[in-house]
Amino acid sequence: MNTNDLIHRYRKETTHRIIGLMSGTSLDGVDAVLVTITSEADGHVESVTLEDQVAIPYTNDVKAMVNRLCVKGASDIEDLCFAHFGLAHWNGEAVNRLIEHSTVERSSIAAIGMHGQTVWHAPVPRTFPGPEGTLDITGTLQIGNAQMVASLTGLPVISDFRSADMAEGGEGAPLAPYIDYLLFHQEGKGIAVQNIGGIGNVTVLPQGGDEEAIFAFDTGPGNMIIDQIVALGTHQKQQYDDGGTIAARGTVSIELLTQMMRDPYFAKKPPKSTGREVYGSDYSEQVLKQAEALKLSFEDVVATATAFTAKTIASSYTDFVLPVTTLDTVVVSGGGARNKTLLSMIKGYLPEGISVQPSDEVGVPDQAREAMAFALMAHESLMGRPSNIPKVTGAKRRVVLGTITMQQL
Ligand SMILES: Nc1ncnc2c1ncn2[C@@H]1O[C@H](COP(=O)(O)OP(=O)(O)OP(=O)(O)O)[C@@H](O)[C@H]1O
Ligand SMILES: CC(=O)N[C@H]1[C@@H]2OC[C@@H](O2)[C@@H](O)[C@@H]1O[C@H](C)C(=O)O
Repeated sequence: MNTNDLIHRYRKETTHRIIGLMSGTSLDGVDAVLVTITSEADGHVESVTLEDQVAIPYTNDVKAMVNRLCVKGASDIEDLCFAHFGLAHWNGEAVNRLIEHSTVERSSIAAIGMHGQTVWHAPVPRTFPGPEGTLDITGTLQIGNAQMVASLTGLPVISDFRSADMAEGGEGAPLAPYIDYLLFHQEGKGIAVQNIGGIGNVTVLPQGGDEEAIFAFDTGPGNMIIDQIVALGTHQKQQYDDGGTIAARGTVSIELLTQMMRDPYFAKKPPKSTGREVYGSDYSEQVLKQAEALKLSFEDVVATATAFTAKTIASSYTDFVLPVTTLDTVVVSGGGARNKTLLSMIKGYLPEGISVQPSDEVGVPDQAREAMAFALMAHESLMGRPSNIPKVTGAKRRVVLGTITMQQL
């Protein structure tokens, strides 16, 4: 089968099975979901149903290598090349385990939508020598070789979702908001879908608004700083603050929190996106130095980093969301939904009357949303339909995202 045959066959059906793969900025591993999508004949999506999911956590050595790739000056070009192919095996294995777990026929799956692992995201332009003078360019890099995944799974792979949006002047992120209206819209309610992964990002479904009214942006760091401080403080024995119990034992340092909130990212108006390039290990080491000067305990630093994430989320709403719509509920997705201290701090910083609810409680497992979004985007790629939201990414126009890579038969 070639690409044309795949597209032709796909567009004749109105029920489709797709696997979505996400490996996010927290570097915790690969999330894989199996979904069934029902659509009208023109591809317009009626429903996306989660059938099954598996996750493969990265081992500490893979996590450490990918983390190094994300650090300017520490990354190694040989590691980058090997990780591009090595991570394809992690994605391929996630697909194969998911198929085994779900017991569905491999041949009933139309394609895989794979995000890949972001190692660098540069939405702020820098100069680059061009053929006819200096250029201002932006860039983003997701690794995990698609041909290798196609070969390991025997399935077509749609990948590289961010490039087409960037080619149209967009930030290439966030993209997952594309699924949020479908999953989380509630008639007459103002909803904020807050993802807390490595980075935090919000999708706003304004009260009384339709699909066109949604907007979204990265709120800042999610678990990234908390994770790095916990890993350093426990000599790598713990990779995150399970349930938020360490933070719950500490006291928030108002002095450190105030210094951290001075970051210009938070005052910047959306569209905006950020990543590990800004809030990676250099940033956390800086925070630890400030904490040492203030003689804070390990628990106090974790509590302050947790309060920082909570405050950046709440202040984003005060500055950019509440002037546009009232909010009834904040639905929290991503691994941060399991951090009870973080959730209660978010609630504490928000105006009264807004409820905070993990996405599991509204039927979407917290680790599934982003992988489901890339399955949906793979569907749109095969249907030839745009799936970026220009208002969210800043792109000049709506475009079809993703590159199709065929398996060998
Ligand atoms: N039980 C738990 N208690 C507290 N935090 C948790 C728990 N489980 C997961 N997490 C946090 O969630 C993170 C993983 O979240 P998730 O998989 O949503 O991130 P991601 O998809 O990698 O990131 P992003 O959405 O930024 O791309 C972990 O790094 C950890 O900080
Ligand atoms: C470049 C990149 O990988 N960005 C991630 C990151 O993690 C969360 C946030 O920052 C979001 O902008 C994005 O991921 C999700 C899947 C998105 O595009 O919506």
